[in-house]
Amino acid sequence: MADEPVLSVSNLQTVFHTDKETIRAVDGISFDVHEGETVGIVGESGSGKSVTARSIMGIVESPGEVLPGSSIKFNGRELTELSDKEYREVRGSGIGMVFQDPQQSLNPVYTIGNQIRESLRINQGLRGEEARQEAIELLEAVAIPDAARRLDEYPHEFSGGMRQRAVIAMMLACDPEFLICDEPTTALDVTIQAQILELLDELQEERNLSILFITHDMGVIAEIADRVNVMYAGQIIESAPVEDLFANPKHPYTEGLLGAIPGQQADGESLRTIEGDVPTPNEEATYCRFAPRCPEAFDACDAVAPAHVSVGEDPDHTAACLLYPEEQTEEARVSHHRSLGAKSRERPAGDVNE
Ligand SMILES: Nc1ncnc2c1ncn2[C@@H]1O[C@H](COP(=O)(O)OP(=O)(O)OP(=O)(O)O)[C@@H](O)[C@H]1O
Ligand code: NI
Repeated sequence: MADEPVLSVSNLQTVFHTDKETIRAVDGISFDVHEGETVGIVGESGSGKSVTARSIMGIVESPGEVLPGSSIKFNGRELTELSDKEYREVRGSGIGMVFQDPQQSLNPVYTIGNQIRESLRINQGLRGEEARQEAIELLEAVAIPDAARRLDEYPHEFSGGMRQRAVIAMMLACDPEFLICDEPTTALDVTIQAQILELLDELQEERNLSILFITHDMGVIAEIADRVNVMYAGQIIESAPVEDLFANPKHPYTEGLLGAIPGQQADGESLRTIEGDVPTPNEEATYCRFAPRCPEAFDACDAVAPAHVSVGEDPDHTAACLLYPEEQTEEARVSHHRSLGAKSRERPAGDVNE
């Protein structure tokens, strides 16, 4: 893990300008993904997961905007400075994306085979029988049975799970190094979901893919991620290796999310959910955005923005919460966070989480 990350996101800020307000959908997040690693982003609906994915892909639509000072480096190359044409090339070859709804990536009027062959023609210059053979191999790689025959079928002839496999095959035609999966299994039933996760795992191993995996489901995160970033109202509030996060969640929000997993609590206890909604982040975070829902909030939480501090034995386990560093007095903790916050505002960009 000492090598350069494949993807390095630093102080990413993506806003939507509406008539009434500026929504800070992604508000200064930083994280890395290393080669062959699966990094998860987890959080409730509206926390900014998909906007993060779209920002990395360069497909944030108006009235959205990735603010200056944001940095997204892919293999060391700054993506936020690319022209539209250069960004299209990155999407065509380096980074692939799988969405929740496979229909978003498939055209209903063309056969599956047509669409995969088209992708092979554009990205690898393959045509004719060669493209057909490669398309069959790709469908086989994603475990679609009877691949040769199914090439001639249309998306509506595929089940939901098979459609998602076909989308993954189409994406593999671009031979990407990096995959962004935004809730790719959310619309599928549990058995099919497990199969798709397994498929991603295998593909990752075979092709040494790096994956950014987005979900609201802690169970799915436990299955697939090596490292997890927990998002709340546009910010990452806790970041840790997956075992560490589950064994030792530190932020009260993460504790709440984990309490909300079925099967995690003692017998008979009903499913715990966190009361209240994720606020729409529309002003500068000069306080903790989770405080209104936090069972452990105290006065300072409304007045001081928490910075990321080390919270576990693993130095890679950090949380943005005024309860930490645990061993300090409340007064010391608050002034520590206040000074970290002031420091990050002095710096022009990046490194907010360092
Ligand atoms: N086109 C848009 N215009 C205005 N606001 C937007 C737009 N797209 C997203 N947002 C806002 O950005 C915030 C984050 O949205 P995002 O889609 O990233 O959430 P999410 O974490 O992916 O949620 P979900 O689990 O529901 O997919 C939300 O408050 C949303 O209202
Ligand atoms: Ni989303």
